[in-house]
Amino acid sequence: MPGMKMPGNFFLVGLMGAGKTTVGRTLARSTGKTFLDSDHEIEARTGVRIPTIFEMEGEGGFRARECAVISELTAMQDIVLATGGGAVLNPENRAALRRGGFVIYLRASVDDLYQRTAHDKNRPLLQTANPKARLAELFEARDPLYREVADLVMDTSRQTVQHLTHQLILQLEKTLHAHR
Ligand SMILES: Nc1ncnc2c1ncn2[C@@H]1O[C@H](COP(=O)(O)OP(=O)(O)OP(=O)(O)O)[C@@H](O)[C@H]1O
Ligand SMILES: O=C(O)C1=C[C@@H](O)[C@@H](O)[C@H](O)C1
Ligand SMILES: [Mg+2]
Repeated sequence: MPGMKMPGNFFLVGLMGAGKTTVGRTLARSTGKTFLDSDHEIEARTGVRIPTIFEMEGEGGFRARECAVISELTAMQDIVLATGGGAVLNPENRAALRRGGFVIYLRASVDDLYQRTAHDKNRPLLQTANPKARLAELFEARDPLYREVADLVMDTSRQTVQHLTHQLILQLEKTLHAHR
């Protein structure tokens, strides 16, 4: 549905591999909004990849940078923002997300998350002996937090990115229309 106009910001939350970056890009293209990604923004500002930030500053250092970026980006207008998988851990980030736009939780099974992240070395939290078990732990701990901030929950398992984007736009139209 190219060229269709919807008001406001859309923020995508969910675990690593949920498809926030991929779906966020296509959603932005379809709605004419600017696409931003908090992980990419942090990498652009520091000039290094995320694993290097974790190595040099620890997870705490990364989270502080993430909080500053989320605070800034959620105050922008007419954007689609893909957030880092752990952004919802910080209550300040959760408040900023709820305040600044319509929040979409992309949900996927642990099996799908594992398959989608298995060949990527750019996620420091999954560089363990058993990344699938780690994903299961993260799912357990974070699913309630994603739900807490979400205006809409989208199940992404066994769905192509194109189909998901289309479904998302239909859902958004319906929800935004109902709130008018
Ligand atoms: N619905 C889908 N079906 C199949 N593959 C998908 C789907 N969504 C995303 N993928 C693939 O999964 C991988 C991870 O997707 P993506 O990088 O968008 O996740 P993310 O939510 O942004 O993760 P992170 O929190 O680590 O940034 C990519 O290779 C992407 O092409
Ligand atoms: O789930 C997480 O905690 C993370 C997800 C990624 O998007 C990155 O923000 C980083 O690798 C941490
Ligand atoms: Mg991403």
